[in-house]
Amino acid sequence: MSKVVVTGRIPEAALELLRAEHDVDAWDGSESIGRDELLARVAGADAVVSLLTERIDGELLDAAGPQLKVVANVAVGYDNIDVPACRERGVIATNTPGVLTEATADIAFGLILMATRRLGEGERLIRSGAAWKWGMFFLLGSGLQGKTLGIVGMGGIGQATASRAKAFGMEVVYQSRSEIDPAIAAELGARRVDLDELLEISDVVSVHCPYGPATHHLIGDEQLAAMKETAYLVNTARGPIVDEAALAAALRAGLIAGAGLDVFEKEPTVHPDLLELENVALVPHLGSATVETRTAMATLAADNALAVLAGEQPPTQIS
Ligand SMILES: O=CC(=O)O
Repeated sequence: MSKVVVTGRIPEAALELLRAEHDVDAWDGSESIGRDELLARVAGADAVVSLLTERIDGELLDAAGPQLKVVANVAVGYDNIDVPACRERGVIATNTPGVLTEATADIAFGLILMATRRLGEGERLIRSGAAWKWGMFFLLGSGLQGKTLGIVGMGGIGQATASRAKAFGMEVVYQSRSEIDPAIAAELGARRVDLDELLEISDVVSVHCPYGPATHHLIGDEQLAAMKETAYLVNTARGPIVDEAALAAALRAGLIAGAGLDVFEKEPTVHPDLLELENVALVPHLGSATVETRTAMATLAADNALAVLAGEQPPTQIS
């Protein structure tokens, strides 16, 4: 039996998989585990199943000890993990790609609709108790059919968002480190462009790239100024890809028409200027938040940890 530390609450199905084979110490507090508590608990762990709210760095890996074999993140994004530090210590790091693709694309599209059709504004108006009635020019938004969606980062989630856009009658362009499968590009009618062109021609820009030093504030003052005044920006990837202060200023100045955010630079804090604005839809990091998806993510993370502990190749190792 190996010792498996789970850093936060995860669905029971995944815990059962782990408990069937190993000694499991799972944090079950309603608040995130504190850093000191976490460092103490990981001591002697052979596997750590981590949530994206926990920083997995050299300090934590050393606190665990040299027997640690695997860190299994319950998330596709792994900017909370210092992957080189894992590599240096011979610790395998894994994530959960694939299983959350559709759920996250749904939220991206939900935000596109919220922003372009002013759904948040409408809901706030009704709940405020203010008088309203149907009117020819009341809360007019912007239609999607025939418009262009620009996808920044055309991995699985970007592609799934593109297929929703196609169903809505949109044109799709994308910016990506590499060309996608030509058959998929043809099916989606998606054309690869550089970021400058994407910003210039898109009516909606949706961010789906991973976060790292290369994508920190990828969308800032200059990029927002390059967008159409009628365009919208949506981010369901990671907060710091977008410079929030620059976005708030652009929204206030009317440099772009609106935005939708599921992720924030300093979660759970939201830039105070964004909270003042009507033309931004804000949701609290719900991309993968369905019962089915969270269960699939936790189960995949458990399978990754179990495989490494059994001396096998895990299904989804971070390369
Ligand atoms: O944000 C969620 C994830 O990366 O899985």
